[in-house]
Amino acid sequence: MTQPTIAITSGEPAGIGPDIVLGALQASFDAKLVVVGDPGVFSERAKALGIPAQIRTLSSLEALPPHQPGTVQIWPTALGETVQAGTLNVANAPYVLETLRITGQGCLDGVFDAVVTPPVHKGVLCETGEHFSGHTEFFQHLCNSPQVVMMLASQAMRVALVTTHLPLKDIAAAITPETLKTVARALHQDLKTRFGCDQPRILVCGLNPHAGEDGHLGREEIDVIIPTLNELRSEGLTLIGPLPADTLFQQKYLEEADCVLAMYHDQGLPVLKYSGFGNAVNITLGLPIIRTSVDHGTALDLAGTGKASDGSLKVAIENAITMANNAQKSI
Ligand SMILES: NC(=O)c1ccc[n+]([C@@H]2O[C@H](COP(=O)([O-])OP(=O)(O)OC[C@H]3O[C@@H](n4cnc5c(N)ncnc54)[C@H](O)[C@@H]3O)[C@@H](O)[C@H]2O)c1
Ligand SMILES: N[C@H](C(=O)O)[C@H](O)COP(=O)(O)O
Repeated sequence: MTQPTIAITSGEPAGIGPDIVLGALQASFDAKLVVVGDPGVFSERAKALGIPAQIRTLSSLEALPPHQPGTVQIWPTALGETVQAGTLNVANAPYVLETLRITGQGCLDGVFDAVVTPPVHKGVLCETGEHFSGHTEFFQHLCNSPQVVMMLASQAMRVALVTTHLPLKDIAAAITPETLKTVARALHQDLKTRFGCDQPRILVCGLNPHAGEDGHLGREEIDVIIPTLNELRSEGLTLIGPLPADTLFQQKYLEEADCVLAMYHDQGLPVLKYSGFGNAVNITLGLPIIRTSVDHGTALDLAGTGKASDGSLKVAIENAITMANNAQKSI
């Protein structure tokens, strides 16, 4: 089997993206790794952090050597303005978006086998006038994918979301039978093909407190969720629930399931992050490409201090390598 080529974006350059890339690439990985970003950002940050990185600017993506610990191979992309660690600068937002376009398109074109994304700052990207709610939606648009699913995985659990980055006030209306069906089918399919679950068992959260308390605390379970889950069961999906989300995250339920399906971002992710912050991976399902990411944000307060953990990035790179190898085996 040939080693996969994994692209790693630079993330928000004023955040901890460069720090964790430099830290993580001190480790060994069984892959060819290409960082897409500005070489100057990485050499400056390596100097500030005292990391002995060998920065190598690439002029071609052909005949890449396997990753060597401590070496950072960079496919250069020009920054807007000089970076000050910890201070956002909208002039560098187009650079961040460009690294996503290059890597996403590179995966679609077969130049890269997967893309791993350190964190970006959604707010500063939106200041360019382009609405950016997340990598998940960015890659969905780039790949023209009808439905994507955000899934985070730690040692303890996998949590997928029906809705991604939506204001809370819009969530109930977004949970339609159609959305629930396409998300559940995409999750079922990817749990089988990408994660080796022969008959995936999915634990489904209700939307309302106590899963609606028989309609007294909200009707979405009765009107939408229960009938849709029954329809999906008749297609052969194994779905448990809807269960009240406050008590679903306990061992007796989790150990019988391959994944939790939460209705919205802050219903599922706080539990996962509480149990495994810094060591979990964010995986976008439903794309024609492989994309993984970290479980944390830009942590502007830690950029350039040496205090940021690179644990989640290492897990994200390992997962991307495993998924790329599995994809190669299935051809
Ligand atoms: N994958 C991504 O691109 C991604 C993921 C989450 C959040 N974000 C974005 O990041 C920005 C900042 O978000 P936030 O402040 O809510 O969350 P954050 O994760 O940046 O910070 C939350 C807290 O966790 C700490 N922290 C974060 N990462 C850490 C690490 N690797 N090691 C040690 N401590 C760490 C920070 O110091 C802070 O105290 C927002 O724009 C958000 O949208 C991006
Ligand atoms: N929802 C993610 C989290 O909380 O970790 C984060 O916002 C990143 O999302 P994207 O992968 O879509 O950027």
